[in-house]
Amino acid sequence: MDLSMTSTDFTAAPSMFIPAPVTPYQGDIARYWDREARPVNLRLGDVDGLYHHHYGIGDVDHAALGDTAAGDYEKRLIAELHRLESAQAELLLDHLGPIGRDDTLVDAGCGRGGSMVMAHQRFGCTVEGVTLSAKQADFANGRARELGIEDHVRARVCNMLGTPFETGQAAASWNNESTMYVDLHDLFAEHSRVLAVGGRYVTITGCWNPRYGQPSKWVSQINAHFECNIHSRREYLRAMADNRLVPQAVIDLTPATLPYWELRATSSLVTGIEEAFINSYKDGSFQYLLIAADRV
Ligand SMILES: C[S@@+](CC[C@H](N)C(=O)[O-])C[C@H]1O[C@@H](n2cnc3c(N)ncnc32)[C@H](O)[C@@H]1O
Ligand SMILES: CC(C)=CCC/C(C)=C/COP(=O)(O)OP(=O)(O)O
Ligand SMILES: [Mg+2]
Repeated sequence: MDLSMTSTDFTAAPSMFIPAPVTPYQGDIARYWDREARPVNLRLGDVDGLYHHHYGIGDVDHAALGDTAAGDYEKRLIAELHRLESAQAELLLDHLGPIGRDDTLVDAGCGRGGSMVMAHQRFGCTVEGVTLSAKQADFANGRARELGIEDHVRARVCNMLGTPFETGQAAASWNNESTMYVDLHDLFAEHSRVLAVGGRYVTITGCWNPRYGQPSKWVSQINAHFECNIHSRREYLRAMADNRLVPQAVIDLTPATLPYWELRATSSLVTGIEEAFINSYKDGSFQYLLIAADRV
C-alpha cells in the first residue's frame, strides 16, 4: 500500500496546503483532534504555554498543593498536574541521547506542540512535528511564533506513516502517546527510514500486557473513548525488531503514572476516563511504557 500523500490529496487552507487523510479512519482522527478543546488540556497548558496531550509521571508534591480547603487549591492542582505532564516529556527527552544545535528531531503525532518546544529549548535544535489535525498544527505553529522560535519548531499536517522528511535526516524521533493510532510495522518502517543510522527512537505509550492475556474491558473502554487501538507490549518489540530498531531501555512507568491519575480523579477537570486508567494499571492489564531504541 502506498502510505504517502499524493499531490491530488492537497486542498487549499488558510496557512498551508493540507493533505487529505489517507484513510477514512485518519479522517475521523483528524476531526477528533480538530474539535478537541478539553479544559484538562487547555487549562493545564495555560499554566506556562506548553500544551500537552499526554499524561503525567512522578510523585505528587503535596506541599505545593497545600490545603484542599484553600481558595486557590484548584489553581495549584492544575499547576501540579501540568508539572507532572511536563516531567513526562522531560523523561522522553532524556532518552534522545546527545543532540546538537544542528540536529533535526521528528515528533510523530505532535499534538499542540508542547514536547517540540521543550526539545528546542533543551537542545537548541530544529524540531519537525506532524499531526493529522490542521487545528493542532496551526496552534503549535502559533505558539512557536509567539515564542520567536518558528525558524526551529514547525508542525505540519501530515500522516506520520508517510512523512516528507529525507531518508536519514533525523538524529532522533519520537512518539509521545501517538502510536495507538497506527499500524506499528508501518510506523517503525517510517521512523527507520527517517532516522540516521545510530539515531535514537523513543516512545512513551500505553500498551496492553500480554501477561494479562487479551485487552481487558478497561483497555477496550480507553480505545472507545479515544477512537484508538492500543497495541500489546509484544507487538512493540516485534515491530521494532523487524525495522532495525534495537531497544536500549524499556521502562515500566506504570507505578510512576498512578499518582497523576489518582490526583486527576479528584479534580474538577475529570473527563470520565480516569477510572479505566486507574483500574487497568492496577489489575495489570495495561502498562505505561517508555521504550528507547537505537536505529542500527
Ligand atoms: C494523544 S495526542 C499526543 C500529542 C503529543 N504527542 C503530545 O504528547 O502532546 C495524539 C496525536 O497523534 C496524532 N496522530 C494520530 N494519528 C496520526 C497519523 N497517522 N499521522 C500523524 N499524526 C497522527 C494526532 O493528530 C494527535 O496529534
Ligand atoms: C496512554 C494512552 C492509551 C493514550 C491515548 C492517547 C491519548 C488520547 C493521550 C492523551 O491525550 P489528551 O491529553 O488529549 O487526553 P485527556 O483529555 O484525557 O487529558
Ligand atoms: Mg491531557
